[in-house]
Amino acid sequence: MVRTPLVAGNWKMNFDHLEATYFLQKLVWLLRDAKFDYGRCEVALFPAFTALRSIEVLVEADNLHIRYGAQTVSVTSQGAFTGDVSADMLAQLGCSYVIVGHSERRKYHPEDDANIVDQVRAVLAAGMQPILCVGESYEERRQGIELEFAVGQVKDVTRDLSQEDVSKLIVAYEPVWAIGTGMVATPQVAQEASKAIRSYVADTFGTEAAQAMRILYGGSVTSKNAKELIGQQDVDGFLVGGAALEVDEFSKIARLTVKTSRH
Ligand SMILES: O=C(CO)COP(=O)(O)O
Repeated sequence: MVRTPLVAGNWKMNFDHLEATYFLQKLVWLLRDAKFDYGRCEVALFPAFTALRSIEVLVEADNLHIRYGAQTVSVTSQGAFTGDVSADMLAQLGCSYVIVGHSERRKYHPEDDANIVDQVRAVLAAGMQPILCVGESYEERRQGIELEFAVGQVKDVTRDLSQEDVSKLIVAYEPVWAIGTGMVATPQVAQEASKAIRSYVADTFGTEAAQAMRILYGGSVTSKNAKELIGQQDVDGFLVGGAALEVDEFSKIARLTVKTSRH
């Protein structure tokens, strides 16, 4: 099964629409200079809601191969929900993906499993792909229950989904202790967790769904560690935070992902 790797830049609450536009232009120049083959690695950006329209305009005007998406979504489709943005609104802006259940959303907002399942459903119903974030904290790792925990999060969210839905899901394994700390997971740790997630999906939804599913690693990814991580069999790309704010660094990670991937 060929899985096209995905390098996704989660900008979190950084970059206004002007900074986002500038970044995108520079990224495209850098990748063009490097003769980047978008067929061998997808590149996606996740700006704040306020920058999505500017990104869409630029991508359409210049027919760019960069994909983009949002960092969260409302579980409802419309109505009196002040401050929320619906999945249809995001799809209208040309979003391909939506990040769902990021640990920062789980921590700072009341996003529990039930809410996350509804977000996944909303994203799928609007024709986009959810990137479901899972991963243990330092405490669970210390207790030695990290795999159980991360697989358990996948289990809780996919429980009521169909096989077809699950095959459209992208999972990002992002151990909380590795996010923004500089403490990247070793390639072995990333592989072990990704493999455990894929095995669970294979056992529950069948080999085809499991083989189609892209599993990204996130947590202190840089151009220094990307090469070894992508060399792991079950790691299909990255969800990059801090290093996605530096355009040279982010383009380097994308280039390394193409060169060293087995796909
Ligand atoms: O949370 C992350 C991506 O969603 C990872 O952030 P860092 O790359 O800054 O560790």
